[in-house]
Amino acid sequence: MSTQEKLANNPVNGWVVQKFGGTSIGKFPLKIAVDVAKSYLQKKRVVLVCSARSTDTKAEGTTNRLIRAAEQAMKQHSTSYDIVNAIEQDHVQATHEFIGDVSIQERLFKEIRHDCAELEQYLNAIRILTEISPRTRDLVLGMGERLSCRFMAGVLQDQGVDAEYVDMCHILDEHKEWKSLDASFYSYVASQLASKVTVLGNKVPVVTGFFGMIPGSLLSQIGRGYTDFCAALLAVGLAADELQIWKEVDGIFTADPRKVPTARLLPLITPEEAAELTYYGSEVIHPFTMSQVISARIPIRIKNVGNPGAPGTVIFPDTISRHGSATPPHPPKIMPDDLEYESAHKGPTAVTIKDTIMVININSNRKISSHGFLASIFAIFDKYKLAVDLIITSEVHVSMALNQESDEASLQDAFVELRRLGTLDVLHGMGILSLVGKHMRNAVGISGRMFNTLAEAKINIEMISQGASEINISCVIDEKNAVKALNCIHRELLEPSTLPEVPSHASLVVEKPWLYSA
Ligand SMILES: Nc1ncnc2c1ncn2[C@@H]1O[C@H](COP(=O)(O)OP(=O)(O)O)[C@@H](O)[C@H]1O
Ligand SMILES: N[C@@H](CC(=O)OP(=O)(O)O)C(=O)O
Repeated sequence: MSTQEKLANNPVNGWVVQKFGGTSIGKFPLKIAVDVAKSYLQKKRVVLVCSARSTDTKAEGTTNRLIRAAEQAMKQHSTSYDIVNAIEQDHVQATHEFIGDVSIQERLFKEIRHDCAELEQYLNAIRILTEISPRTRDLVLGMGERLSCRFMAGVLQDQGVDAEYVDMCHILDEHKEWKSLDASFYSYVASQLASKVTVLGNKVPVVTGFFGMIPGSLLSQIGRGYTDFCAALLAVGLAADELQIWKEVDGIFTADPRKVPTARLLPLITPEEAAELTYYGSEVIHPFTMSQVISARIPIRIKNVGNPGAPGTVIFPDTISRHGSATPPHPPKIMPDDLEYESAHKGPTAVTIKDTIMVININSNRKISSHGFLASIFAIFDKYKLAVDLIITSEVHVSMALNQESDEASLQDAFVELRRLGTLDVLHGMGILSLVGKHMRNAVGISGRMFNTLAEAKINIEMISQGASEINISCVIDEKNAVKALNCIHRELLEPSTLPEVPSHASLVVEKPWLYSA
């Protein structure tokens, strides 16, 4: 098929940036190419941002394998070569399985071999030096996104799309000194990402979610969600109509649909609600990533690769302030009047659970003042880089909830120092149950109903906290009660029968160009 016959981007259309996670690329590459990208190409300019391939789970994915390979190389284990071979075989196998055109296959086999040979060189360097710099770690890590994007570009070309692989691993001038990763840095990255895409004309870019050796290393600075972050910055750089995060569920629900069968899809939630849900167990999108896009007034849509025709969930500030004043917590009026969303119900929006939590109770031995007691505790947690999810304090007693999978050595060292301040009581196997909703700010009685419901279900509560944001009520319960608690709270506070008649979001949210759906 000649280039002119292939499906390409039409410059008159607005951009939509589509991000695909590793498991989606591993399981549904043809759905991505045919049901998503080709479908959106009818009305939008499409750019795909891809993570490294995973098979069934992220844990078995290419990125985890690359992290393990680097660690093995450090220990001079030969298994790092086995890992590279497994990665190479995975991508060769996927090429055989999902690409029919022999010439595309042959080209891809060469590219995969080339990348894996380069990867082995990086691992050899680590093995010889028995050390790994942040830059070398990034070079190793970025190989995963390079391989997956080469593969996805091949699948699209095989499906008649004029797709182009775009390696973003070197968009940053590695010799340019950046004092801090501030707004100017991210604005620079957004413009660099956008220019590498726009230079391709009408081709459909397939962009690596790994975007280079940022100061201090991408993994350390941004963490494992760097592909979401790359897609967000690219959407800003292109002034896209929409950023789409493609998953394997229909969007954001009133609860985890795999744990609560009656969970309902939320057509629209605010960034604050999405942030609380992400912090407290419903992995949506990292708040820092989200803020880049929302501040550029670009809506984010969570969509399902398995059900691309469904509208998904839009994350966008709804109109909170009546007069567009910027006084917190009322951000300026952003949505056009006809999209003003008035909620008739003052109920919560969703319920979520964060598991593998431990509770640390510290009773002061009163050897120091109460302010010194708190300051000492926070200093110890800071020293050992232990993040706290919830905290309840009185003058002589502090309870903290944190991830029990925190670094064990750091935890034990911290405990030694904490015991100098008082007696320690540690509870494992807990979970943080959170009720989230912007309308809870003014609703009376929600927390009472929440805790009565748990009491009636005979679920004991270890800690209670009302988020400073006022849109989150959290409590700590035994993890074994998590699903039971989710379902009884959902039944009591989130099912249509428990709420006054609410106009459907869909009728309130008028489809505008920027709320495009397939
Ligand atoms: N409130 C919620 N709405 C939707 N999904 C949720 C929610 N809470 C937890 N989840 C879970 O989050 C996961 C998100 O979908 P998934 O496709 O796995 O994300 P990703 O592709 O980004 O890893 C699903 O497994 C889903 O069960
Ligand atoms: N590939 C990286 C980055 C990433 O964002 O992955 P995903 O989009 O599949 O969560 C990882 O596995 O961490």
